[in-house]
Amino acid sequence: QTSPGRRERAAEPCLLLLVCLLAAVHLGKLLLQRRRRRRQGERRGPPGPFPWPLIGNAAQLGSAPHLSFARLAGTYGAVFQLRLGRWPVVVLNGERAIRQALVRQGAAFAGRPAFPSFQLVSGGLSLAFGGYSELWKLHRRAAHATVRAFSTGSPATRRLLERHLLGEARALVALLVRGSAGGAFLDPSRVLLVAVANVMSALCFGRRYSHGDGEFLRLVGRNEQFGRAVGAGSLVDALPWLRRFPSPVRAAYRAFRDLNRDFYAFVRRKFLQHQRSLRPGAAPRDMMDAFIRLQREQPRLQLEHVPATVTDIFGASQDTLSTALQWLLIFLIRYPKVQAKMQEEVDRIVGRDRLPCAEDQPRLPYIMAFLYESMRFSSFVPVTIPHATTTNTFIMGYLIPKDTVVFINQWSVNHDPAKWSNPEDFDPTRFLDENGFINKDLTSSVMIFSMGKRRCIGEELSKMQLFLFTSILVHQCHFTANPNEDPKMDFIYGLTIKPKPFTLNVTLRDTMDFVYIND
Ligand code: HEM
Repeated sequence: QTSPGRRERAAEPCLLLLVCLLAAVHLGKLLLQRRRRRRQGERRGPPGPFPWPLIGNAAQLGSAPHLSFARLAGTYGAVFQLRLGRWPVVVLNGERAIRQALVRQGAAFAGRPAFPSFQLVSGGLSLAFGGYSELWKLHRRAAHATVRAFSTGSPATRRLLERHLLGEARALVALLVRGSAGGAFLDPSRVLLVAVANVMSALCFGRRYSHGDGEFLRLVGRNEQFGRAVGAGSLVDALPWLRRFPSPVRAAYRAFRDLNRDFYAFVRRKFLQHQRSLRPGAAPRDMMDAFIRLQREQPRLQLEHVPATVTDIFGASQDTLSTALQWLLIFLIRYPKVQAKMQEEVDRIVGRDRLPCAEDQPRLPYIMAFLYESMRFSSFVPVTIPHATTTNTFIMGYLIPKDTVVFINQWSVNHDPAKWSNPEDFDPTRFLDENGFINKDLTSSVMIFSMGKRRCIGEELSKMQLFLFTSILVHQCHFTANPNEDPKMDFIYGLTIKPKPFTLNVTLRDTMDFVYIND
């Protein structure tokens, strides 16, 4: 038996040890916290303007967010942060920061924000607006393979694209020339939109629509509203509480919701028709058939992924391609000497007995230089679809937490004076070397299709279409500006920058009748 005094004396060293242990753990925790704080101090978040309560920096973006971003980059550097409502946003400017994020840390920057509006696109299964995951990667690979197969994939599918495009170019020239009869000036925006929507409709569903089809026009003519709702300066997701009151934000949100519902329903009807009529073993008639086949081989993709993907492809192509064509016409009429040089090149290489075709592309460097300069100068998709970080990460020494919204300012790359001499001059020859060949290093520096894991899957298809439309149009027509219009180039903004509405006069270059164009 031990006395209580002896027991207490025996417990003393144990108690001391426990106290020391607790003190050491506490000290360790403090040191760790201090080290973490110090590390976060060194790797703090990027600088940026003061965010106001409730709205953050929403009021500072204005109607041309890419220009506001470029201005703010002048003060805070290529990487800076903002707050839009409750969303923390990091803006990346210039090729170095953008490449570091989208290419070197591709997976970390490949997410999309959990914006409520993104859920409304393509029945909630959108590839373009969906988050980054293993299933998403499979979805993207399948969609990309389908698009490639129907654009530059094989000589047979390329011919199919050319045939559809030729039919549309022919109708387009006829409408432009008819609208210009008697020296009249016409607004080309609607006919351009129907022309590109028809090429994509033929590729996606195997049919085209007449330029007078009211239902088709109502469907495709609303795409601008789409861009306005998901563009970088949109308040629809930044300040969702504004949707509770009658306001322009509420109207934009409702228009966006309705247009997505109608667009998806249109494509879904086509999907059901295709599903019923697709014969086993027969060659796919169009992208819808090809994707139905792919889905059957790939059970991890749901059946609803088929109409969702075709909705994405059909939707993503219209506003972008028709805006591109508007810019190409603007540059042709604003720079008549450039137009004359393009006509001289196409006449010399292709001749007047046939139309230009895809195979002529490598031998028409001035026309290609014109296309790249038009994309660079207009930067008509100035900011990509918003990205989001999928993990805590760093960029140029700054800490970017998971789920931060990321805006990519493509315009800043295309107008960087360190990269381009006189970036505010329109000069196609900047893309030609001393022998008149295309400088591929420079053309790949133009950023309009983004880069990395979210790079546009329609890039090749778009470049092919823009080349064919442009070369056929300058081969067949002469374009002149309306002298009564202000020649200043002015813009309206959404996801794409459009030129201010303009009118032009179009005449056929040959005295030959228009039936000259034949396939
Ligand atoms: C000149 C025409 C076009 C331009 C300038 C363009 C540009 C872009 C840009 C900037 C993005 C966003 C990339 C990002 O978030 O980082 C994008 C995404 C996308 N584009 Fe295009 N696009 C064009 C035409 C097309 C066409 C014709 C298609 C259809 C085949 C298409 C399908 C898509 C899809 C599906 C995405 C989503 C990609 C993803 O989230 O992974 N685009 N495009």
